[in-house]
Amino acid sequence: MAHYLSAAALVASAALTAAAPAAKGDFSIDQVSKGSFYKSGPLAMAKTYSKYAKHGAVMPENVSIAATAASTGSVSASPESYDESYLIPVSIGGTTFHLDLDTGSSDLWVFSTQQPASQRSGHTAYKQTGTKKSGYTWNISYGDGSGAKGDVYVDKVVVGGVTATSQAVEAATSVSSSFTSDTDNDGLIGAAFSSINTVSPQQQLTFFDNVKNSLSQKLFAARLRYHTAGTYDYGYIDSSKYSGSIHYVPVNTANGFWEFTASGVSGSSIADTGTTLLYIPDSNVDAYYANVDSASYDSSQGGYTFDCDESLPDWTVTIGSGSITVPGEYINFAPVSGNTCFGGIQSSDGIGFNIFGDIFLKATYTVFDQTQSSPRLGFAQG
Ligand SMILES: O=C(c1ccc(-c2ccco2)nc1O)N(Cc1ccccn1)C1CC1
Repeated sequence: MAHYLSAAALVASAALTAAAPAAKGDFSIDQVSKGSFYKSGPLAMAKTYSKYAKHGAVMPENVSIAATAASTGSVSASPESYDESYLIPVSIGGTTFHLDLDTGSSDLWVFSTQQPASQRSGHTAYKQTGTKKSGYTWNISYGDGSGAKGDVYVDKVVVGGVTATSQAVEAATSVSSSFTSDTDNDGLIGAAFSSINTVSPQQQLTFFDNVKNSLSQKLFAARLRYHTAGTYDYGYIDSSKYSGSIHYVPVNTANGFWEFTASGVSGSSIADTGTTLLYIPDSNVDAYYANVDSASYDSSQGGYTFDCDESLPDWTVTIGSGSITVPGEYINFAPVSGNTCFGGIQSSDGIGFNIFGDIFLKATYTVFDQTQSSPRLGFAQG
């Protein structure tokens, strides 16, 4: 496959400008670079090979690949009501879908015209613009009891200006009722590890896995926000979106999740943009709500509730060498009835691991980083 340098990459060149002679009769030339400069050695080498191609110079493939322009991008992440989930615009075969970017799963699936019209009413539905992967199917079940299934196409997918030319697009033939009723949401774009993609007979790559080699840096970063739009950045870190430093911790990929260890929170934890709340062990939950006078566990609601007017304490956690504070305000998730509100911190007992979902992530700038030999997570205060 031929690797082509972008025109921009080849435009960069140094121009020499002669300076005025020092004095009548004397003559000197100051060589001044006219502002352009090579950002990388490979780019400089590629330019030289291109310059001398007419003399027979042949550019080695490794130089061409290394010099190929690397991309970055950023996309808005808009909250649904009560920050239930955050949706991003994604172009698939030229149609824009609003998808839930989910670092807790690894399937990119969309509503499709293959579903009964009643099941997809109010949603943007995929009309098979791509090439069908004959015989391929998918079927996923989520921890909240929801699920979806269907067949598979290959199509062009663009997120924040970053393009995957041949992305597996999983078209639904059936989805569970909670997806049908959430008419803002046209599907999910998974960003956990491709090892848990559900496509059969051959697993498919996530969007990030498909584009990461073309990014300036193999990473994406989540800046979800409280009751307002945030962003996902691809290929770069935006230092204007956090304070202090980013503190990194190793990730265990054995279960396919962005799994890490948080101090003072027993068991494994995962960073999951697709989960609304913050799920931690009973002992941590009980300790937190002990400071909320009106709080109690309400089995009918399935979690801790409290008076909506009560001011809540912040929650601070140490992760690696850094600490993150979630403002108490963020932990008042939503009213459940009258003036009773549901807590954003709930128990992870029974799940099998802790889930650092949106209640936590919206207080941070979180970097999902594959720039090193093994993946890592970076957390900074948002
Ligand atoms: O909903 C999921 C979830 C996501 C993907 C998959 C899966 C199976 C096969 C491929 O992906 N299975 C899940 O269950 N949560 C959040 C969760 C789990 C349990 C209770 C509540 N919330 C995964 C990220 C942790």
